[in-house]
Amino acid sequence: MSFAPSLVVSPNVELSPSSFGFLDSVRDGSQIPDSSRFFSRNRAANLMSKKQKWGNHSHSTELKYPILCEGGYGSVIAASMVANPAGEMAVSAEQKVYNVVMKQAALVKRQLRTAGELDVKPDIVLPGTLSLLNEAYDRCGEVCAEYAKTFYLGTMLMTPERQKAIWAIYVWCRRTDELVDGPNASHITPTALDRWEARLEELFQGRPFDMLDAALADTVTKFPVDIQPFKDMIEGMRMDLRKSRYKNFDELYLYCYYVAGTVGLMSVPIMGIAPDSQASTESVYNSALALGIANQLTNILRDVGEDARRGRIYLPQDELAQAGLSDEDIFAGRVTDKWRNFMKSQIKRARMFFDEAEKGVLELNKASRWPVWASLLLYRQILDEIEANDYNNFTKRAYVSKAKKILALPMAYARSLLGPS
Ligand SMILES: CC(C)=CCC/C(C)=C/CC/C(C)=C/CC/C(C)=C/COP(=O)(O)OP(=O)(O)O
Repeated sequence: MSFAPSLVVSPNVELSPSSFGFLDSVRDGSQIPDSSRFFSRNRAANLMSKKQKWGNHSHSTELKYPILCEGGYGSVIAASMVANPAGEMAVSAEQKVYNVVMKQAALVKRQLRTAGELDVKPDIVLPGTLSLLNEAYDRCGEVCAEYAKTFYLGTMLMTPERQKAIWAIYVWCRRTDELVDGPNASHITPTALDRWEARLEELFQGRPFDMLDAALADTVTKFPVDIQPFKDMIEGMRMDLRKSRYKNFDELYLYCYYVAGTVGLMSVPIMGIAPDSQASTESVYNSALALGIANQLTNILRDVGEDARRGRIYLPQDELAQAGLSDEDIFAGRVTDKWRNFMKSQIKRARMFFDEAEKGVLELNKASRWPVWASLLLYRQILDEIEANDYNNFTKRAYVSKAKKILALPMAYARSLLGPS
């Protein structure tokens, strides 16, 4: 397993959890923050007013994500540099992810904004390959239609090139997920994931292993898609094999990035940014990442009971403890007031990620906005359903009724008419 290497800044420095403004001193190297400490609400508010968007502080050591801090819920700025037990400065999950976001944004910046439309490269036609390729894309479309009906419908609104590319990406993600979640999951070893990664690298170099890989191999030659989010998704699968508990939100955030935030990053180069968008590419990527995180957090909150039955608890252990809850409470599946309060704060955080995502949808190309709005509105409603079930996510599965799903489609369409301001 290979996390991005720790950025060792300065070992053997005194930890001072009580020092106010520690991030400022970290910047000039004089002090190391305690890994568990986050800003107070006021300090967070001050910093927020200075740095409203991720895109604006590439050299900053503080980033924002909705976090539950000691004094309750509220602070949205998290220290992005944390100390490991050896007193070394390591970058937090958020900083690692942020670095990927910046890299992806830089990669597509020019291509996406040239004439507004993507300059799609023509097919390199060898006799017979074009029809094979079309067959491969058709197969991807069928898989997408079978497993993600609403999303598939949404892709029908995109240009054929974009539609096919999204299907190819979807299929690769689904196959990756199947490795650890599918019928053969119990036989999956880290070595199998290494092989899957080697195959990914081959595919990116134009040597696909099978037909479905060939569709993605073609997609990555046509759109500015980078391999990193794909590799990171495999890393998420490794994490899932290795871990069944998450110490804190930082760990959970990294997991959510690996398994879902990556999908957001893979999708932006295909969906495209509106030609009249004034937003920075980084901020659009940030929203796409936020949507992946929001979806995954929602998924986790919906599936608490199901996961517990597999011996897994994705909820941050420190926040459970702070709420006076233990693993045993979850295994017992009792809906108490402690549980309800805990769930309320978790739902609130997931909604903050959805809010962050919404800003970016407006900046996408017109044809991409509808499917994204539809999936956002539908997935966010799962949170409402958890509330409607009185927070019993142990034995009741929160789901959005067919009627509500149908209603969401025109709502999504109406929203998609709004573009960059
Ligand atoms: C917002 C902007 C600027 C762009 C959009 C970028 C996109 C498309 C982001 C979406 C990312 C995404 C779809 C992540 C997957 C998250 C997730 C939890 C999927 C759940 O998949 P399943 O496990 O099949 O779900 P169900 O269990 O609900 O069927």
